[in-house]
Amino acid sequence: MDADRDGFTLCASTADLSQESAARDHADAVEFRMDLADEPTGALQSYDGDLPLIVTNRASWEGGEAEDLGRYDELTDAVAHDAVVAVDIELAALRGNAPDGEQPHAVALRETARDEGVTVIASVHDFESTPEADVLVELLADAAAEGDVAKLATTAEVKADALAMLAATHRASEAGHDVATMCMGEAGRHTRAVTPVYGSLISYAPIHSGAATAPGQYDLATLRRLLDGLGVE
Ligand SMILES: O=C1C[C@@](O)(C(=O)O)C[C@@H](O)[C@@H]1O
Repeated sequence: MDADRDGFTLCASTADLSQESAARDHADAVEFRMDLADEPTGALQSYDGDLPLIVTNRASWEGGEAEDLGRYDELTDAVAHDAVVAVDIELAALRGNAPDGEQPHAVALRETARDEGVTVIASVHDFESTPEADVLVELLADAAAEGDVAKLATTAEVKADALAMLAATHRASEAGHDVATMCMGEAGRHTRAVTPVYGSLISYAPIHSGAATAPGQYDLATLRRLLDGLGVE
């Protein structure tokens, strides 16, 4: 995957891998939201699309729909798939701040991913607010210490929240961390196009509007157009 300093990745986020061909024109990769899919393991086994995959199996305690530790088994199988280039693991699980019993699974998954040459995205989500920039920078440093890419998605209620995210993205990126940042919600929508200007390496968009995997997402074609307009490649 291009989630390194050499390039930016626009990721089509979907629960339906059969949609991959519809993403090819605009996306560099597909995020497979396994927690939102009906038969994630079967879908992955029969995947023969062109775009590389980021696999995410978001826990219910982090805003997703995966209810139990079985998500780690699914992810462990997934990282062995040739098309899978990155796996998303919640920072709280890696750090032992998640519900009981998560941490050993998260750490073992990270080890398996690294053995497979798969990039580890350590992710943090805040569905209520955006802390001040200093806190965001700390969160990004924590996530960067646990994963190869530090991902941070917070909820912007006012424009100042978006500004804090832009500043934090710039600072963390200048400090040498590989980051993926965005604000959820209307007030932060533009950050999805603008944080890459400040060093964010991954943006996420649904293939069609109406299939959003987070609040405030642009559809894929729109986000690509905005990024192109800003010269993000
Ligand atoms: O963590 C992220 C980012 C995201 O929450 C967003 O805001 O675009 C969308 C999720 O599918 C993805 O796993």
